[in-house]
Amino acid sequence: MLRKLPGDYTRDIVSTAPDSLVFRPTVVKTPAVFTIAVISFRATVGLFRMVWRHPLACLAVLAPIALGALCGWRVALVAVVATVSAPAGWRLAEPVSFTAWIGLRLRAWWRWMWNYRRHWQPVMAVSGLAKHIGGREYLPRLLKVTCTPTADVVAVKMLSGQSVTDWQDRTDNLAHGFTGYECRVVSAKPGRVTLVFPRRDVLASPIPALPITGDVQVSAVPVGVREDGSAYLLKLHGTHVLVAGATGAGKGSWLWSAIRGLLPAQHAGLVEIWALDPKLMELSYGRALFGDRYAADPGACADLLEAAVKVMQERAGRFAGVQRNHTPTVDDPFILVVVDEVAFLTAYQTDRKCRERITAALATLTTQGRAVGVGVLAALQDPRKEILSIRNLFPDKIALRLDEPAQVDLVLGDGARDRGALADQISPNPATGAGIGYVRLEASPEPVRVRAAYVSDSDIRAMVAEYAGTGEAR
Ligand SMILES: Nc1ncnc2c1ncn2[C@@H]1O[C@H](COP(=O)(O)OP(=O)(O)OP(=O)(O)O)[C@@H](O)[C@H]1O
Repeated sequence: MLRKLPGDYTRDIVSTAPDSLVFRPTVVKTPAVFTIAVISFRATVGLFRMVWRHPLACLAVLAPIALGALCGWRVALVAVVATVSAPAGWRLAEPVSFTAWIGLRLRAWWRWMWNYRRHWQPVMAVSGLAKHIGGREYLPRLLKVTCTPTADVVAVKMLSGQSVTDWQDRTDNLAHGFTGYECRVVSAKPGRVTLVFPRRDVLASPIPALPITGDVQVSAVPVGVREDGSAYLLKLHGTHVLVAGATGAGKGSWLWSAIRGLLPAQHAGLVEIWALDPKLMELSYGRALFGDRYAADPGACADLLEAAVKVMQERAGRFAGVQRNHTPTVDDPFILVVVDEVAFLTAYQTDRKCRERITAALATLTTQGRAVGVGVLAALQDPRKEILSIRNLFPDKIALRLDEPAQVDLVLGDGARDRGALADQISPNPATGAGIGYVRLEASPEPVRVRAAYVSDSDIRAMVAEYAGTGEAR
């Protein structure tokens, strides 16, 4: 029995308006030849598109069939065995290059077909990213899937009129829909977005302190690892960095990794590290590295900050009209003022005069210091404005584990959490979460997930043994 077509039902509908107006919809029958022509055209275009997009996969299927038909099945079998064993041998002998050239491409093709293409329409429809207008469904276009060793990267053409925020609001739906544990939305070109689905978390286990290579690095130093497994270099010269995180979030590892990376440059006389340690816990362990540029009690901290302001102003006077940017030299080294728990000095300080001196000095350094080679790297537990009123004077910010979702945007700026900086979801277990943070740089609003290397007490002792005293004023 023939299945009823949509028109068969429509023809039988009789609509009656309240005022007894009766009408029957007209059903125009499309000749079968048109329907067949349209279907054949679509199939041909689809075939060409598949060959165009996946030439290797198509070749892998068609070549043995063609060979079998032309030269017999034995030849085809030998060719298939040879073709399969060559990559298998490559995989065994050179797994890294095999993964880079073949493995990741094959995986991307498989993920495109099996995960994203298959689930695209239902996920778009259910998450509300597809639109129904005039009975037609409009879907965002799945452009390309690429795989990195740790994540799937999906390029999408949005529907006209959609914004990146529409996608950022649905990261949860997308992650669950495509069976990922997280989805991050990155704005690409106009009209396009990139969805990043991490497959495994390379940051899940602690990273030991990075080796001190002896290379003199001032502007940016390696402090940890990004989630794609590459090294992360933190820019320190020419900026100020605020590291915010709840207690036990691993702020110390960021401070110590930065200090560790700068030690060769301090040894060469191109950097001075000034340390303010009001909690008397974190930096005191390696205080010999800082010589007399270390302060713990609030009065001494205020003096040290004002001394930094003095150096800054003296340089500003000298540089005025001569140079607009600072280049570290032995005479004018880059000065990094490291402050552990800045709130102790700005908010919890009971001596009002001292508090005002410190706030004024920090504000002066963070507004005028970077052009003359004075930077501030500060750690903070509570990111509220009343705790650190000059929070926005730090161009670069790092959010480690935070207690509440709202705190993420307080630290990283509006919209950072929607862009995927889920700092409130970082594990409170030190082994899996301490030191992990989202970095948002002045120059790029996309948060980058990084884990700082863990500089243990014995690492600090070794640093002191090798470098203490080498950065003293000459
Ligand atoms: N990068 C890291 N990798 C692995 N574990 C870490 C890392 N950083 C810190 N930890 C672990 O987490 C613990 C807490 O770290 P840390 O004291 O640096 O946190 P914090 O944010 O400075 O806390 P607080 O503000 O209370 O001083 C450390 O004792 C260590 O065991």
